[in-house]
Amino acid sequence: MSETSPPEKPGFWRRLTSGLARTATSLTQGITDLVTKRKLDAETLEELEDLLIRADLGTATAARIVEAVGKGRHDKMIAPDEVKGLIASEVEEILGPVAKPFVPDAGQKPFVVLMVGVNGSGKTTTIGKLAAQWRSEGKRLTLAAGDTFRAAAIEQLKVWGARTGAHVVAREQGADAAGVAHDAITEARANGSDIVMIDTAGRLQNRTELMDELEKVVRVVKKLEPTAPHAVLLVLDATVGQNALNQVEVFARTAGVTGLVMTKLDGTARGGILVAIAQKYRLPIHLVGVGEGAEDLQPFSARDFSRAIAGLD
Ligand SMILES: Nc1nc2c(ncn2[C@@H]2O[C@H](COP(=O)(O)OP(=O)(O)OP(=O)(O)O)[C@@H](O)[C@H]2O)c(=O)[nH]1
Repeated sequence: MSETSPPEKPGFWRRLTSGLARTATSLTQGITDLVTKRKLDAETLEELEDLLIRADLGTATAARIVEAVGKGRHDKMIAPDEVKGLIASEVEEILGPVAKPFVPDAGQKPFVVLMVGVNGSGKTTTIGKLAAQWRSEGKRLTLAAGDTFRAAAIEQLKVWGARTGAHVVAREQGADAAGVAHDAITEARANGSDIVMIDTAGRLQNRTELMDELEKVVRVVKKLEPTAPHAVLLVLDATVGQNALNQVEVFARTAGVTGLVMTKLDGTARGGILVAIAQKYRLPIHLVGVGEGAEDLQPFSARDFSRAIAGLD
């Protein structure tokens, strides 16, 4: 994919298209095989619908695309590129209303961001990437190592702090996460931080415990600053496919999620799940991760994503 992109395209577009290449290829190859030699009869449309569902786009989105493709073309031939164009435009219509840049409100000082998501979804890495981007804009940051369940998560956050020049508040493994969040906000006020990002543990195995811990963090944060947390970002790993829908359900209910970040779109053929989530939950989608480097976390663009997933350049 990336090698066919025109050289004048910006770097993030290349990263997005190459990141989404696996999703796009599995979808568009199937489409080409399907429509090249066959008319758009009911059977072909049904197979197209199956392909779209298998690409994790969701049944509602698949039905919508099939309707757009079939409209006025029954028993006619259609070029694969035309199908791709229709997929891109239907997907863009779903994603357009939920694509929202993540811009901390400078009027809130510090602007408090709570990061939630299951283990390994990429929370800590996303905090690090955001820290790198905001530090390069000259913002002052405090990071709270609230994933006290795993020593490695605390260490990882310290590494990002050292790398980016963000202040890190951490305690030992097993410490009270709400206590870490409390200290972080207090220290952020003292050191004049613009933004506080609070990492959290994401043990979905025990939902009650997770809920209690998150609620306690929020309660303690609110005691210090009633308007906080100003944002609750749910970090989702695209490679888990349909399971991501379940995660949105649980975290939206327990943590008052205000927006989504989807990571690891580069390592999966299941990037379509983002469309299913947008279709079902209509939560703002702020950022997408297409690699492990700081520059691989990109603001979510409905148009770029829709074209990339449909294999258009
Ligand atoms: N390929 C790829 N890897 C990513 C991306 N985002 C995060 N990762 C990797 O995913 C792994 C897990 O990320 P973490 O940030 O440790 O996940 P976490 O949610 O903090 O996990 P816990 O600390 O266990 O709660 C790491 O190896 C990251 O480098 C992405 O967009 N693309």
